[in-house]
Amino acid sequence: MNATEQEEREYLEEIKEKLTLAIRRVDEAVRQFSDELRHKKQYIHEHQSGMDEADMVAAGQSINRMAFTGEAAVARKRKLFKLIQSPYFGRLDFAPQGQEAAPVYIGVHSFFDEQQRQNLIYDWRAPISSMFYDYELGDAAYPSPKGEVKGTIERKRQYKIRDGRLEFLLDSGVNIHDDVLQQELAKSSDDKMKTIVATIQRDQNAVIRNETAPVMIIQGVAGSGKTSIALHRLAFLLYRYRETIAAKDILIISPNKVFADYISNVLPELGEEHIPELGMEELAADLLDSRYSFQTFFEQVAALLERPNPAFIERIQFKSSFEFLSKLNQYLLHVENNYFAARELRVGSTVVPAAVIQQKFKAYHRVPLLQRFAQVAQDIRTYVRDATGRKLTGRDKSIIGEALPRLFRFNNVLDFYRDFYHWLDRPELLKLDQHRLHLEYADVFALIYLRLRLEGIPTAYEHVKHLLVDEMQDYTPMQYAVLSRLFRCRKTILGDVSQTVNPYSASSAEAIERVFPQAEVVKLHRSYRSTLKITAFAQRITPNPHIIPLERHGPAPVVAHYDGRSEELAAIQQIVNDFSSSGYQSLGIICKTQRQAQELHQALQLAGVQLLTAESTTFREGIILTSAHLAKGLEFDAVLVPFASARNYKTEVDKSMLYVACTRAMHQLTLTYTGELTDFLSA
Ligand SMILES: Nc1ncnc2c1ncn2[C@@H]1O[C@H](COP(=O)(O)OP(=O)(O)OP(=O)(O)O)[C@@H](O)[C@H]1O
Repeated sequence: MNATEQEEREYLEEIKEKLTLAIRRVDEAVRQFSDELRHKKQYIHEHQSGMDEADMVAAGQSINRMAFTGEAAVARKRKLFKLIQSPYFGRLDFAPQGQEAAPVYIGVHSFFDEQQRQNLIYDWRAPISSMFYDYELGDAAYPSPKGEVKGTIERKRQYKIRDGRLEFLLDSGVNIHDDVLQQELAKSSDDKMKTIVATIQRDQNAVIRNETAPVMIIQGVAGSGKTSIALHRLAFLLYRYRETIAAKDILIISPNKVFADYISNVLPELGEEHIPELGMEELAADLLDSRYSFQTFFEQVAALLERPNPAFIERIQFKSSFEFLSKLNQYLLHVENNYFAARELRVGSTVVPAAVIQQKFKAYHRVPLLQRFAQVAQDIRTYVRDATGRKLTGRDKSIIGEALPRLFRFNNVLDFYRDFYHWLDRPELLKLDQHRLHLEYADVFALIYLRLRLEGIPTAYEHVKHLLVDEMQDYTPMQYAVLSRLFRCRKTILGDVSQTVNPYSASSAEAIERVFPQAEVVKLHRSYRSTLKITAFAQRITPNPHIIPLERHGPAPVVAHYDGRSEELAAIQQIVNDFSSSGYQSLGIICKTQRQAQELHQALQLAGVQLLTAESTTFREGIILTSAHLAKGLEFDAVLVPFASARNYKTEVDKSMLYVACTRAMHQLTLTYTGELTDFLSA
């Protein structure tokens, strides 16, 4: 052990002692709070009869305050416990201009030592910590409330401390992250997504700490850390704006429950609370008041994979275009100008001329059409009252209230939607099950958009202060138009157009930017997940000249041919059997469709294999059998793609699935097939 290591070990022990003391102090405080709380409650109980209302309110408030302080102490203790396991991962020796260098230790949380009255560990999100990610040795600067602090970084050191023990430390003059990053990436994947605070890269750090973009769009290649960065960005925003944004004020729109479960560890690991999450379909059901049933996105993609039909594809393609959105906007203008035909109205002996009604209707042009009647009715009542000089009877009021909506061509959003296709002269583009009111997925958000425009915006989502949308490529301009009206807050939107599961409805970063012209677009080209050979292999399916794979080595992907289905199934069974001794923790068997995954599950005796379906809600480590659509966003140590034949993978949608499946692999990739190999891999 050299002198540096000796010194660092001693320092670590010192810090751990201080943390232990701090934990004891918090324990003592918690005990005190609960004693006080008990006494207070007892006091109130005993003196209740002598207390007036004001006393009771004051006592209640003081109990709440105490409980709140007690909760904060418990949260603080949780953070200290975490710190004692791994107090810090980095150190900078920073000399502000004209001053001596002092060490700055950086960890997942900050630690302020009450006795020394000094910050001994800085939170990774603190302004001073940003230099750890942004600079090498030499000149550096960080923002502070008093302006930029300039100076010199004289040393940069990285640590791995686990269970309170120093596993290694590393000094670096050039790029401190590379070795540690390699070690992190070479590890097996745990069941859930993990934090990356110790190895955040400079370009990633810029996205995480961006405070100016009203809408941030992150387009990044497979495995570039988009989801990880987005979650760290939320943690950063919660820290930076802790006075005004709490976890409950953020909303994550996630593609499915399994994905939501997969990412659910990251924020709690960073010491933040769980953030509310909602699927697009749940949002849709809510916005339609559950009045309609509709095809889900999973069902739409399954239908495209299993029975592609040109008319169905045409409907999806049209409804995913910008043209669709602009036609619907034009139609709304047409409705505004042509669908209200005022006629004179007789209320008792008073005649309200058509021109008066028309003029009132126009006067409220800022109010959504179907909400306007109540306001116009109020004006007409006033008009009649002024004309007659008497109060209106209940009957007069209802004559007015009922007559006005009848002057409008339709009063039901679905009638407008149907009429829109007639106006377009393309009635065949709407396929609606009239009896069950069952919508195709491509119609769901168009109907919602129409509803928002005609009936106004519901207030249920007004409290959201930051919206995160993952897998952005899977949502259409119409969906973004709805999101932009519903959520006026700042947004982080991320995805990869190469990983679409439905190429007929995919949106690129540029397309989304058209809906959010104020957006800042960031492109990430470095890929961290897979070995060089796996990344190169996936490039054969969907080439991307901009991708920069990380230098990490591993076995070449295996493409194995079998003479018949039973041989292929036997080989798959063998791979599953061998997995337990492979040293890896997770294996993803990824089929093209859910049906194929189900059939494979039945065909094999796959003890210990978890079949993930659209209804699944949790993600567990081990062997998982699923479809490419559901595997999107997840990753596995080893991936097996069965049935990679030309017969199975032939359309554009199939190709997207194959790309998604192969890019889920971190260390090992195997494909099996019978007959001819798919053309997508023959290059
Ligand atoms: N700076 C980093 N340090 C360590 N690991 C990283 C870093 N950036 C990304 N990774 C790792 O790379 C892998 C991919 O990250 P993530 O799933 O966030 O990427 P993604 O761009 O959302 O992927 P995809 O779009 O393919 O689903 C994860 O294992 C993540 O921990």
